[in-house]
This record gives sequence, structure tokens and C-alpha cells, in this order.
Amino acid sequence: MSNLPNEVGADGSTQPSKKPMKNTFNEQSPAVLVESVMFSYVSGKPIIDIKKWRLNKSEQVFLYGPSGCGKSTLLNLLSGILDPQQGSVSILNTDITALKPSKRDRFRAQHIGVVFQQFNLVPYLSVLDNIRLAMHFANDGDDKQSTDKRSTDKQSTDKKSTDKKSTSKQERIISMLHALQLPTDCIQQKASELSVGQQQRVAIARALINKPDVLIVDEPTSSLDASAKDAFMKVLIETATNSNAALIFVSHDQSLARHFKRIEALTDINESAALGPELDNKV
Ligand SMILES: Nc1ncnc2c1ncn2[C@@H]1O[C@H](COP(=O)(O)OP(=O)(O)OP(=O)(O)O)[C@@H](O)[C@H]1O
Repeated sequence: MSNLPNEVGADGSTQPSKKPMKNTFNEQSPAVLVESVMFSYVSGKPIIDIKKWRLNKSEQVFLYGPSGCGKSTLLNLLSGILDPQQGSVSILNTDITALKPSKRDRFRAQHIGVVFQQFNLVPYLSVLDNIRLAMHFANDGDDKQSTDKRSTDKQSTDKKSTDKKSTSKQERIISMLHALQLPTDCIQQKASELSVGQQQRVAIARALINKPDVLIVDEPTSSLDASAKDAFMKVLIETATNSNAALIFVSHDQSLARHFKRIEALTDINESAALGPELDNKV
């Protein structure tokens, strides 16, 4: 997986530094490390209270719990959409709670893929543009056209290289959609014109296109029948495995647990949901 950009700070520090920061991530480092995290929407009523929770690189975990126990809240903390009132959430040794919003957004785009319950595709954009948008955020302007070049020759060379880049991006998108068994002719269709099953596959493609280190999936199977759920889980797990992404899948549907080796109840790791066992012995 790609190195962290120097300005992000592999150790999570937001201090400006003249020296490029060393990426300390290695095989032994966790993909995700949650330490002493406390979060509440209303003061004094914590929804999440986790002492320690860890997920290794390429590991896949099924997190389950009843409706309202805090699953989506936890995923929003892990992806840096919400900030805990206490504690730290580290992804690849970078404490994302310490990153400024713009750096955090970029870090998320580069290292974390999220499949939301409602997919969150842009309905009026084509499949291709929905996925391109995710690539654009991760590349931080790589898609920008070179409009300020002085020499005509250079403009022509730049145009060729931009064309080449967009062709290879398009090829990557098509090959990802193929891997997810979506027909190529879907690519120009608007997201709103797709079936629910097709939208799910586009949401997975969008989450995986930047080769994230961590893939976070929030129960996107609730509207599917049993056989469609199985097909979705198979494609998701296969694609995450082939991408070497650590996978966090949350659901209230325990029938999906059989697809995973590591299975945990949120009430066991979240002290505000239940007085479960100390997590330290699981880490
Ligand atoms: N923005 C918010 N403001 C206040 N309370 C909230 C907010 N979002 C969620 N909650 C509350 O926090 C608790 C946890 O919500 P969360 O959505 O994380 O649960 P969940 O386990 O994902 O539920 P579900 O399985 O139904 O999606 C619930 O009691 C919910 O009402």
C-alpha cells in the first residue's frame, strides 16, 4: 500500500516539520487502533466507551449489535467523520483525531474506503463519474487539467499524459466493475437508474478503487433477500481479500457472521453498552 504523504505525518503529529516524516507502518502495526475512546451526542450519556480495540492489517471482523447500540456511531469515529470527546483512533499509526479537517479528508480518501448503509452515491452522476470522484479526492487534484502551461509543446505533452492517465483510470474502474460482476454498459448509466444490488456493487467499487488499507462497511444488506445477501457478502469479502484491505463489517443481522472468522458483539467492546469483558485481553 502507498506510503503516507509526508505532510500527513505518519505518527499522527500535526506539528509542522521540515523533515519528511517517516512512515512507521509495518506488518506488525495495527491497521486500526482505538484507545480510550469516549463519545456522546448528549453530554454525560456516552454512546461509545472503548478502552482498547485493534484490527490487524488484512484482518476481517464482523461487529454486531442491536439497533441503536452505536454501530454507525463507531464507524463514523473510525472513519474520522465524528470526533471523540476523549481518546484516539489510529489508522496505520496515524492518529486521525489529531489531523486537521483537510488533512483528515485526504487521509480518509487515500486510506479508508466506506460503504454506507444508503450507499451515498451521487444519483445524477454516472457510475463512472461517481467512482472518478472518489479517485479525484484521493489524488488531490491529479485530475486537474494543465491550463497554465506556457509552451504549446508542453501543453500537448501534458494533454497526452492527462489523456493517458484518464484512460488508465477508466481501465481500472472497468476492471473493478468486472471483478464485481457489473456489466460494462452500466458505466455510463446514472446511479439512480441502477437496481439496489447494482448500486451496492458500485458503492463497493467506489470504496475500493483507491486501494484502501481499511474498508468500513455499514450493513448495506438490509434491503436484500437471503440469496442476494449471500451473493453480496461473497463479492465483498473476495474483493476485500484480493485488495489486502482490513475489513470492518457492522450489522444487526447475525446470520451474516458465518462469512467471518473474527466475530464480536459491540456490547462486549463498548463499556457504555454493557459491562463486557476487558478488551485488553483480546488485543
Ligand atoms: N446525530 C445524533 N444526535 C443524537 N443522538 C444520536 C445521533 N445519531 C445517533 N444518535 C443516537 O445514538 C445511538 C446510537 O445510534 P447509531 O446510529 O450509532 O446506532 P446503530 O447501532 O447504528 O443503529 P442501527 O442498527 O439502527 O443503524 C442511538 O440511541 C441514536 O438515537
